[in-house]
Amino acid sequence: MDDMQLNITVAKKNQNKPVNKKFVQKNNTEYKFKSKPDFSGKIIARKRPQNTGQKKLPQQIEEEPQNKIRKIHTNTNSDSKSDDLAGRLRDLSENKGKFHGKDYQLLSDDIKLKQKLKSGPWISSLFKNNPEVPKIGQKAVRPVVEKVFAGKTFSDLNIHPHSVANLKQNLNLTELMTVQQKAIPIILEGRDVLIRSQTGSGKTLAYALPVIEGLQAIRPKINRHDGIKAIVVVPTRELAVQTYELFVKLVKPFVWIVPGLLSGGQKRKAEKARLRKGLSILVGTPGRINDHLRHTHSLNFAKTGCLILDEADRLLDMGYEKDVSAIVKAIEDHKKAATYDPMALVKQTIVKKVSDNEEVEEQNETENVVETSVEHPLTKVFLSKERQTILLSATLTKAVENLAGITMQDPVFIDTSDGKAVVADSLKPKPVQEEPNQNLPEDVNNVKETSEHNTKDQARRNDQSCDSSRTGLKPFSGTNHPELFGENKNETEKITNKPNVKKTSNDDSDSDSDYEYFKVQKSLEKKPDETKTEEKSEVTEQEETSNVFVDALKTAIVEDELVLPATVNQTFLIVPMKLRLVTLCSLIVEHCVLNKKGGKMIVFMATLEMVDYLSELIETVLTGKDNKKTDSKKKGSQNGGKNDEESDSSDFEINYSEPGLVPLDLDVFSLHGSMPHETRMEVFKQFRTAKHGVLICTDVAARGLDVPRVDLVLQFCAPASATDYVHRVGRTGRAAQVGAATMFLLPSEAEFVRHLEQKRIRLRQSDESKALEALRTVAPSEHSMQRAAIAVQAKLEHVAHSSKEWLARASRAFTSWVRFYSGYPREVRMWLDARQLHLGHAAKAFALRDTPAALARRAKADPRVKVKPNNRLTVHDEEEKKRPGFEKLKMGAFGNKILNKQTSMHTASEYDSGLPPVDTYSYKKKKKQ
Ligand SMILES: Nc1ncnc2c1ncn2[C@@H]1O[C@H](COP(=O)(O)OP(=O)(O)OP(=O)(O)O)[C@@H](O)[C@H]1O
Repeated sequence: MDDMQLNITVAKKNQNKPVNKKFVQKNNTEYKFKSKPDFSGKIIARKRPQNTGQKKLPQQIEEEPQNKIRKIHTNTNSDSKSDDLAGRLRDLSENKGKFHGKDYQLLSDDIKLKQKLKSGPWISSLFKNNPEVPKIGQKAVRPVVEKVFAGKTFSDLNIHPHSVANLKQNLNLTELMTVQQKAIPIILEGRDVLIRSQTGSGKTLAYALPVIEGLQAIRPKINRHDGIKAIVVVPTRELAVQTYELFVKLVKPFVWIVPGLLSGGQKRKAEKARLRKGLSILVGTPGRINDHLRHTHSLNFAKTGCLILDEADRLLDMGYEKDVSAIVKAIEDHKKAATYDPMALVKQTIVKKVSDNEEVEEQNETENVVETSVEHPLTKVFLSKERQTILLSATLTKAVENLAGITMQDPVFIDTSDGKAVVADSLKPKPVQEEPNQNLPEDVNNVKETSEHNTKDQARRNDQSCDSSRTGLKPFSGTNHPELFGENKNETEKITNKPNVKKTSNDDSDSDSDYEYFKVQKSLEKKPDETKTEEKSEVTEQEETSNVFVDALKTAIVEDELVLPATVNQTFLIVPMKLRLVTLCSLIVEHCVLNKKGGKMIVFMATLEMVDYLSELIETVLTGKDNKKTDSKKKGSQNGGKNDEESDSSDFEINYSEPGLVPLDLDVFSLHGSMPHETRMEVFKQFRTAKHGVLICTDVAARGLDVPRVDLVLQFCAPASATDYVHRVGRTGRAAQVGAATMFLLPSEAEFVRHLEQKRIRLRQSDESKALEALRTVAPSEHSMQRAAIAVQAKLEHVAHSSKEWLARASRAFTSWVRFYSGYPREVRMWLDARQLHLGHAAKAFALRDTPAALARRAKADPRVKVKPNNRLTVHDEEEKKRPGFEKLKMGAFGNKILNKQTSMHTASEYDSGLPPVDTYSYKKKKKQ
């Protein structure tokens, strides 16, 4: 109905203007209603009960709808017309098929209520018709605990004294963390290692330190021309930057070791130049490394002795197994190729001699270093044709087991959780079997978690008989991905007994727009038949693989016990849908503004559209920021100023008088995978250094990010899995610091807590009755918490309806959330069930006043919602064509292709190389010239 009413308003306003194409005015009183209105506005307001004991709302709120109604009345100016409207509304409401089943009744009620809007005072319906908040209690769950610090110091390790001093001076670190104490000695032995340790437990240093230790001990000293010795693959650009920065700090005493960064979003040319100059340690995202593998000839892994996959489960989870496998394959291929190139050896010697001469002075200076440097087996690995693989994550999934299967050789599994803390060695047979391996020296069977391991591993590595046939875990040989490398699949299957490596269709690659949505969709795609096959292969695998490593790993996965830092106070808050947005505002104010110490919090949302829209909406409302500039800037960039219909918001005039809110001093940051690279890095840096503020983000910030002083993590949308819950919460309480984590749940989602409890995660229910209290600071003139909430909601809605651009963004956010919600994986769908959603209430949580039907209509009309997102930018032209924004590739004046950078970055994900596709034709042409 509002659509129609508003269209009438528009028509009257535009009487002297050219008539809207879709709108036909027959005569002064008769109007034809178009099937797809340009916009729709709806007054979410309920009639105040006739007999109210309550005080009247402040004039401004009461007047809002009246203003609108008055306006509509003046414009329609005819009773017969409103009768006509009523009749048309009836027609509309009879079209039940458009509405979702039981929601129909609610919708028709809504229409009826709107008809009554024509008279009487109205109030916001924020506190009406909300479901009751259940008290679900708490089960007695004993969480798994991990001891964070080991009680030993870095000087207890067998590492270079300069490293120990550097850690103290530059990083202020002296005491070892448990994972570091267990992992560093084993990594220094050159063994393949899989590490599971809770979030914030210092895993990065646990692998970075021994890698540097191994490299610094190489004599003659390595230089940047000696090739890439170690590769660190991480899932996000931010994590890549963070890891690279740590390496830069760690190599300070060893200036001849050069770390380098390859993450998405930067210029390919600059990175190529950096690669040409030479690097010792390469840190990067899988997409970007792969891109350079294809297009940069100077990138060579022939000398790579160590491959590290941080957040290994996520690397695989996102369907980047192909990228990771391609990197592994490249290392093997380059190594093989180097063996057959005698010239390479000569060249290398020459370069070395030259650089050795150059470094004579430096060597003299560091004579002491030479004397005191300790040689480790890892150093030998760096000098040999071997490769060490290290996988790390705070959570283990089946995918990690598979990844271990394809990339590791005789691995050691390190789990630091109390009670089942293990250092399980694949070379150590099961005690029950009592069959020590005859092929190995005796001591190999008694590997302990001390640094007493010796070069036996080297011997073991050279001993061909001691690999996969015994452990059941196959080293990667490219045979695991015949489709990638064009090998015969059947033959491959005969050769390898590698189990169910998750096959993800990379051709269709992951979504960008809301990759989380596609992540959950992916798990839905798994057919029952596939599951059966998986189970079968699991059984076969179990029969074939029986060693300590495999058993320990399997136990860790099967038990699925998730570990969270004990210092994090975990709670959940059951909030009815309509109150979610104001409650979020309230918590932000409470934590970041009212907290005298200055709080820093992270809010996780489901989709990037939500992040984009809600972060700006909240900032605008709470800080009183003038968003006009941003609006027009965005309009300009997103529409290219072409879509006049959308950009002309002058006919969208609903004059609500604004409730008086006090602007607050609040810093709002937003982060998601499709932001332009520079903005993204800037936001990340700013939030890291900020003393207080809120970061609203997608799961792109859930992995590995180490932001100091984050004392609250808020999950505005329930995570898609318990694993995601762990990583999100893990952004606080790092390195044994105190932190808090809370999660919003709808009354219908309350039992989701039980799912988490099954994984030994303990949460306490928060009292929702005080959750809105902080809003009284924002609306001090209101005499109750509820009134303040109504005032804030009114303002939020006012801003959301202040222009067509805002409204379009709101609708996109809403639609993306609905899509996300209906795609929750099967494991959690019984608690996070889309059928339980009240979409009308949900719209309110996005400050929208439309009916779900009107929202659906708007989404249908929005081309940006229609396009299936695709986050791959590189490699195949076919993939490129599927990408939204491809049509933005325009032909330039000289027939050259012009890529719309804005669009390109909008679809870039943190998993991408972030580069435009290489135009092979013009590239070849250039080369010829
Ligand atoms: N020995 C130590 N003593 C004190 N603090 C440390 C030590 N080692 C690392 N840290 C600090 O602990 C924090 C977390 O480290 P890191 O980021 O490596 O954790 P993580 O285990 O990789 O976490 P996640 O699983 O979330 O990626 C960092 O701020 C780091 O500086």
